[in-house]
Amino acid sequence: MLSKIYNKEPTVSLYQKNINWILLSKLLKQSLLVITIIACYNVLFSFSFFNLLKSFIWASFWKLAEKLENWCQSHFKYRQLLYYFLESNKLYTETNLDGKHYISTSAIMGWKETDNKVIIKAYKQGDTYSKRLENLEIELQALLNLPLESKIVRPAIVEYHFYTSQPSRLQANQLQRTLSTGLPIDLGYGIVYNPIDCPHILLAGGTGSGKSIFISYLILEFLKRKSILYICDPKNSDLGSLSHYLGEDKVATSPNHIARIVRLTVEEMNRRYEYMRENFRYGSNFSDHGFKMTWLVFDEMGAFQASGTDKKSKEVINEVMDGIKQIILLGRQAGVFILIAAQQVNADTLNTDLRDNLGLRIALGSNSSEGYRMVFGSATPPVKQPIEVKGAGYLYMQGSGKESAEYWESPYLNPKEFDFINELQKLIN
Ligand SMILES: Nc1ncnc2c1ncn2[C@@H]1O[C@H](COP(=O)(O)OP(=O)(O)OP(=O)(O)O)[C@@H](O)[C@H]1O
Repeated sequence: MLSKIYNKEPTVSLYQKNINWILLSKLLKQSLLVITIIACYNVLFSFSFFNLLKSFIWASFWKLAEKLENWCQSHFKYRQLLYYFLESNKLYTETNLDGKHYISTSAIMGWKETDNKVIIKAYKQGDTYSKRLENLEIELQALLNLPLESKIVRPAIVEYHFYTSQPSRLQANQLQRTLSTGLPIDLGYGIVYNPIDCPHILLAGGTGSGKSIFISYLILEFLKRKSILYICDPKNSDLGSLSHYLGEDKVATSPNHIARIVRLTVEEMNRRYEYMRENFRYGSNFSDHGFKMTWLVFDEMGAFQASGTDKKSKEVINEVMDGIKQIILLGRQAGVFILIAAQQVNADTLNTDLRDNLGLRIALGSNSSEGYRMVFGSATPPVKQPIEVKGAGYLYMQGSGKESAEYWESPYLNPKEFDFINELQKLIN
């Protein structure tokens, strides 16, 4: 009956009598093994064709029971685990009637398996368990021995998503082969980023966390999509040196030059809006009007803001920040996007309202709880797994249906196989 209510997906509650088919099939297999051993023993001590045949038949039954046990394992595994989970976490109440115990209330849980995931569902019924069912991540991770990928809280269901086989990291050699032209960008690990659905990127991470490598990957992806690319690198590090290839007018390192590039980008955005207003087509966006994406990559935003020491330089910084604000709030429809990278994000770097308008947010490397909160706000993951791989971190994409940021590994650019400048030159020539 419960399975009918809940969309025909399997459910478990302690109202249902649980027959432990896994245990029964295991017992059957073990019994048949014992009988088979006795039958073989018989053959050794009193050899006859009949005894040989008997031992052969018992061995075949034992093999069949083994297959049955495997089938029960895969078919009833989650049912059995959830049954145990409800019992051991006391997600039920008992009443005593005439000296007998009856289950009077029980939480209801269910599961769904996909190719690489298992989704554990907790059904809220407006009873005393509803609140508890929203906070089962620690217990479920231990039960399944899998890290939580995401949790989605809906009005009547809480979904806990676990990867049964981890999605794979994108490799540099794949990148060289993919000469994609569509707007969505494959970020590996099952994440596909579409700037139209989810405009702008915030990338945070301390020294050595993999920011520069990931920015290099994105630059190539932007260029593959024929984007107009501007780079601001106030620290004049690796990105600043790209002016040799992209041109001085596209790459800025000094505050005045940065201000000029941001101004140009905002002007381009306004021009596009004007054109789109004059040639209004309902529901259209920049690409319907033949505009390419424009990407402004702004590295080390914090360092740039800190560089304002006198009145004049502070004015330049304010002008730049004002332009960035306009791009964040208005850029999407016109196809003008920004990637902001910073070692640390705080309220001075970017206020929380603006941050929440950056659709894709990534924190690379290990961060403090406060660091995660500054990047993800209410989407901060409840449980964080250790970051042990270079270029790994947490990622949150607005509109993905996920409630919080999830573990992610940025595309792996093998330094032995991958030459960024070589790839860049191929795309700009
Ligand atoms: N995606 C990746 N693929 C391969 N190696 C990586 C990746 N990310 C990081 N690494 C390794 O980590 C090192 C540091 O990465 P990177 O230079 O991008 O860090 P960063 O955050 O930009 O640091 P900094 O701010 O000091 O420049 C790289 O030299 C590389 O060896």
